[in-house]
Amino acid sequence: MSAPDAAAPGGPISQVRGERWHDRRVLRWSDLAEIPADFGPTVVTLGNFDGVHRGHASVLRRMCADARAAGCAAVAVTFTPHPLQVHRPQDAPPLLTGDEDRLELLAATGLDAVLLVPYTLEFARQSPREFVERYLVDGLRARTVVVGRDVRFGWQNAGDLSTMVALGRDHGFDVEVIDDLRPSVTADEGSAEDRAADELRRRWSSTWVRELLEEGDVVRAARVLGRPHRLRGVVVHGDARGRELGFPTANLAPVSSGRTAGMVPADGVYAGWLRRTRRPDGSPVPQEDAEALPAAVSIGTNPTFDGVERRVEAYVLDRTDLDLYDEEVVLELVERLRPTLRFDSIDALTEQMHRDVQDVRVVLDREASSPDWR
Ligand SMILES: Cc1cc2nc3c(=O)[nH]c(=O)nc-3n(C[C@H](O)[C@H](O)[C@H](O)COP(=O)(O)O)c2cc1C
Ligand SMILES: Nc1ncnc2c1ncn2[C@@H]1O[C@H](COP(=O)(O)OP(=O)(O)O)[C@@H](O)[C@H]1O
Repeated sequence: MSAPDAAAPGGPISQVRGERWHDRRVLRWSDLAEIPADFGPTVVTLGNFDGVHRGHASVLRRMCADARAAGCAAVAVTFTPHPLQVHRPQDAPPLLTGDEDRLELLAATGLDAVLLVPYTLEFARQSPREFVERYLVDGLRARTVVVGRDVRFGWQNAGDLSTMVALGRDHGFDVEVIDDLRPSVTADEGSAEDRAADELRRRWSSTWVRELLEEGDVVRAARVLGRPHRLRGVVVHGDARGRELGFPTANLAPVSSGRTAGMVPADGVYAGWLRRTRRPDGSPVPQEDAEALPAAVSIGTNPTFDGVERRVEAYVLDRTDLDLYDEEVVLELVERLRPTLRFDSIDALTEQMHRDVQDVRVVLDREASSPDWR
């Protein structure tokens, strides 16, 4: 089948163009059956988009502009869980972002719709031709498919760029190849990080962000992500010690519980922001609109108290009135201040926590006025 000649994409899309992204209706589907019959034609791209870093975002923004110029809707096809978690869980990387943040960040690039496909072995068993015909041609009525040079798709990754081009010829869609995006700056422009990366000719990548987070380098991670790294989780009860110390801390549920998403960076104390993600009626607050509360974030096992479980906890500065239990919050990590230490006394720990709070103020004052990652 070839792409139909429909002049404009479906109704909601054309009504919402040009508005702020979270006022727009970005359509979310998890099944082909949810795509309206009159939707399309489309410009489509595929990928995991873990972290939606600067490389992803610039491809997606460019694709949205092309789609608009061509009178098409811009759609990303992505997968959950990560395909490696299905095929080789032992090799699966820690994900930078959970599905909710991934969808929110994808939407922010200006896309009209995201198809989040549940990734199962059954889905994976489709041949490259079956996948393209079902999803891109029949499902999304693709006019253009945007891919990286190293694209792989279909059972056992049998499809590559040449397969996609051949399928495009059969079905009447174009294939647009995007070369790796990397920092590209001249000697007197861009940040030191851009210049260093440019010298290495390193491409923007999720792997690069993971390496930086493993070292606790959230400052450089933010430069690759184009925003501070986030964790999103539900607040659970800890050992009820924080209040006694004078620093109540909201503890995120352990990542292993499935109630916290995002890669946990190296142990240490960080300056960051805590955002509440739901209104009292339970409706979601777009992260752009959620008030950012300044926070001192501790990641570690609390060795001063011989703890064994690794915890992520946040003390919101100057507040004692909060009740965050069972609430979902987002933590944005701005800068690592120091490693986690074992103190000989509780007084020594709390004295250090007071100093941490002062350091947090300095870092966040600076970040609020001129974020380093822009
Ligand atoms: C700013 C800050 C810095 C912290 N630094 C350390 C540290 O260096 N060593 C440590 O053992 N615990 C550290 N903690 C964690 C405290 O031990 C923990 O918040 C306290 O035991 C309360 O735990 P609870 O929330 O389970 O009651 C820190 C906590 C905060 C908020
Ligand atoms: N400034 C604050 N920062 C973080 N949490 C706070 C703050 N003020 C009150 N709270 C509430 O207190 C709880 C933490 O108290 P804490 O004594 O540390 O107990 P727990 O050991 O259960 O974490 C948080 O989960 C939150 O509901």
